[in-house]
Amino acid sequence: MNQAVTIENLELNRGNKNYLSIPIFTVEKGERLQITGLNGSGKTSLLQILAGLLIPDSGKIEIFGQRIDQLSGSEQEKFRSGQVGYIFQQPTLIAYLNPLENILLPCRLSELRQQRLEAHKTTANYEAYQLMAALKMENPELLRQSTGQLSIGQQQRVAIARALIGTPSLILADEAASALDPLTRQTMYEMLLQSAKEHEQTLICVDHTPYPGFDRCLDMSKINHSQQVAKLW
Ligand SMILES: Nc1ncnc2c1ncn2[C@@H]1O[C@H](COP(=O)(O)OP(=O)(O)OP(=O)(O)O)[C@@H](O)[C@H]1O
Repeated sequence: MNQAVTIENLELNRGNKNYLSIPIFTVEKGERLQITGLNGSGKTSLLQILAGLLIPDSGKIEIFGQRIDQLSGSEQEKFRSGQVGYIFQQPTLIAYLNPLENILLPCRLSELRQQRLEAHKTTANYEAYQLMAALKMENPELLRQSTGQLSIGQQQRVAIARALIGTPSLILADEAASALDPLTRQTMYEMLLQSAKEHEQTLICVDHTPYPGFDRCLDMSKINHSQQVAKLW
């Protein structure tokens, strides 16, 4: 089984409008895929469906051989916290936890992430500082101050480390660089691409501006049939 993601006959409607219609969409294990596309073309909706954060009206969604559309709410949460690192467009950190506690949170929630840290002979604390150093925020004081005192770009770097800690098998990044300066954007992409290559993680990144080095770059209109129909009009 070489497929990380298989979607068949997926439909997402809101009211009487169809927003996603995906007959078939596959991503291979370890593939690094970039998705571009117009505003409103369904990129965020697709990533949220893959993470189990949004339930479509119909369709088969298989991730690493598991039908996530057939899991209960708690099973989906367990799957997500163990297997999926999700980077939102906005930092979405927990304000009452400091930056370090935010980064460590997925390891507290998922045994699988803890086991991977043990397998890599490291600890959650050590990996948190390593990730932040790679994201050029190595000053330990920054990680212990109040989260609200960080700039939005600094908070986003914390959110990126939170998604990557414990080496999730699937990384989903939704316009993750939109709050980052150009140099940090480059640092983030090089880090994601390198991590995916080294650990055979599957990486799906949405961005309006393509970044070099991905295995495949797809426009959303190639994935979402309702976009092809929309284009005809
Ligand atoms: N909560 C919601 N209720 C109703 N419609 C929604 C909701 N969220 C998104 N939509 C609609 O679904 C469609 C797809 O939105 P989505 O956010 O997935 O697009 P996108 O390609 O990520 O857009 P962008 O590039 O602007 O981020 C849009 O037409 C949007 O208006």
